[in-house]
This record gives sequence, C-alpha cells and structure tokens, in this order.
Amino acid sequence: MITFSNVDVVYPNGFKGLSGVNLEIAKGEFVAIVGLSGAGKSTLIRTVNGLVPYTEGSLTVNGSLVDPRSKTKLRRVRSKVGMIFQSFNLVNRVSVLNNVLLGRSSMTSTLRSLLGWYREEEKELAFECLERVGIVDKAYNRASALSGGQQQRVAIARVLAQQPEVILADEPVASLDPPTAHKVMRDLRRIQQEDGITCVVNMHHLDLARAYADRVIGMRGGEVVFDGPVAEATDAVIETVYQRSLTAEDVAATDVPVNLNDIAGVEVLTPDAADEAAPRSA
Ligand SMILES: Nc1ncnc2c1ncn2[C@@H]1O[C@H](COP(=O)(O)OP(=O)(O)OP(=O)(O)O)[C@@H](O)[C@H]1O
Repeated sequence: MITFSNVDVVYPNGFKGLSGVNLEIAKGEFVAIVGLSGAGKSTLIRTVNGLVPYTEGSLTVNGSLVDPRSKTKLRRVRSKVGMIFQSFNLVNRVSVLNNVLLGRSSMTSTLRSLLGWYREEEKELAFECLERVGIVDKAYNRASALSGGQQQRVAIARVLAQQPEVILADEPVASLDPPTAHKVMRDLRRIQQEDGITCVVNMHHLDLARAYADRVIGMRGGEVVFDGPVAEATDAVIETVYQRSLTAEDVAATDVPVNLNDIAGVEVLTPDAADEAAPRSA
C-alpha cells in the first residue's frame, strides 16, 4: 500500500538524503526504521506525506501518487496519513479536546476549524479517540498541563481523529522515560492492530523496534541496507547496518512493564526473549 520505486531525495543544497529506495509496505504492517543519526530515517518517513519532496522515482500511498508538485494531490494523501512527532507538536494553550479536534482539520473548512466550530459527531469521535488512549478524563485540561506520556497519547488521539490509513511516527517515544515509552508504544501497537492501520515508525532503541514492529528497515547513507522481519534483525545484522558494535544505548530502553504481553492478540517480544532469539555479539 506504500510503494517506493527508485526514490531519490536531493535536498536544495545538493545533499542526497535518499538514494534508490525501493520498498513495498503492506496495509496493516508495523515497520520500524532504524539507523544511525543522519542515516535518512526522517527523510524516508517525510517523503511519504510529501513533507520532504522526492526528486526522482515514484511514491504511491494506497494507489495515489504522492506528487510533491500538486498541492491538491498532496492534500488528498495527507488527509489519510497521520503523523506523530517526538516533540508531540500540540497546541499547548488549548484544551486536550481541541487538540484532538485539530486532527479533523483536513476534513473541516478552514473557517470552522479556526472558529472551533465542530459538529457533534466530530466531538463524539474526539472523545472516543481520547478514550482509546486512556485519557478521556483530561479532555478539558490544557495540553501543557499533561505529562510527556499523556501529551504523546493526545497526539495519538489527534491522529486517530483523522481516521488515518497510515500513521508515520518520527521517534515518537525518544523523549519519554523507558516505562512510559513502552506504554505509549503498546497503545500505538494495540490501536494499529485493532484498526488495521499501516505504521511506519523511526526508532532509536532496538528493543522497542523488536518488541512492537513486524518488520525492520535498516538505513545507512540514505539507502535501505536491511529489510526483513523482526526475527532477522539480530544484533549482528544491525551491526552491519550501523557498521560498528552495538552499545547498551543502542539496544535498551529497559524497564519493560511486566504486563507487556497483556494485550489481546498481540504477541510482543520482550528484550529477554529477543536476547534468546538473537544472542548479543561482543
Ligand atoms: N533540509 C535539509 N537540507 C539538507 N540536508 C538535509 C536536510 N534535512 C536533512 N538533511 C541531511 O540528510 C541526512 C539525513 O537526515 P535525516 O534527518 O533523514 O536523518 P535521520 O536518520 O532521521 O537522523 P536522526 O536520527 O539524527 O534524526 C543528514 O545528513 C542530514 O544532515
């Protein structure tokens, strides 16, 4: 459903951010993108919704061409592609509920969203989305009054209000402490599975990628250098992606919540299980 065919990105300063990327990401897949800083992870994710325009090749989402030159086509693609950022990107001084309603802005007239006039069914949807991430009781709080984990849940609810087919997440839990990071990832994974949403997530820590993704894509120098199921993304393989030995910092957001496996229908790999499957080299 997301297809990259020979995609290059050359930034205006001439730097090549992506080179010859070919990928097929199926509907409902949860894909983790890993790679060292500067490998091209954000560039890859941002080409999917046209935030970064590709300069060669072609890219389609659900059959629609992502055409960086056509605002109308981009708007159509973006209406079905939600994005979550490391820094949450909430409007701090407005309520949690209004932040979630902003997820409807691509489906609502500019005037109505500016004035905050939303239909009853949109408000109901926003409450439902907040309920799914367990913070409906915070609906009338200012976003700035919430913890980091709660703010990222608001960001997930905002994306859900968009009723997306694809969720892109750029280091969504990098600024959270490890237990909170796992809880937020667990929510994202549960919702993604319940709704059959395709998720493409940049990940800093390998244990998070292994616990929640179906598939790992490894990047280096703007190229895809590994692509396979999580079970194949062993430490030895990732060392070839990084071209160096792994450090504890690469692997671990430790402190896995004990009830990680309590999600119906989700089989997650804890770091211990991942260790058994893939003994750490060195
Ligand atoms: N707007 C830009 N203009 C020029 N070069 C850019 C631009 N944005 C990113 N780059 C370069 O493209 C390369 C890939 O950047 P990108 O942000 O995609 O990497 P990343 O893997 O997401 O890194 P990190 O983990 O540090 O966020 C880097 O060398 C970066 O300096």
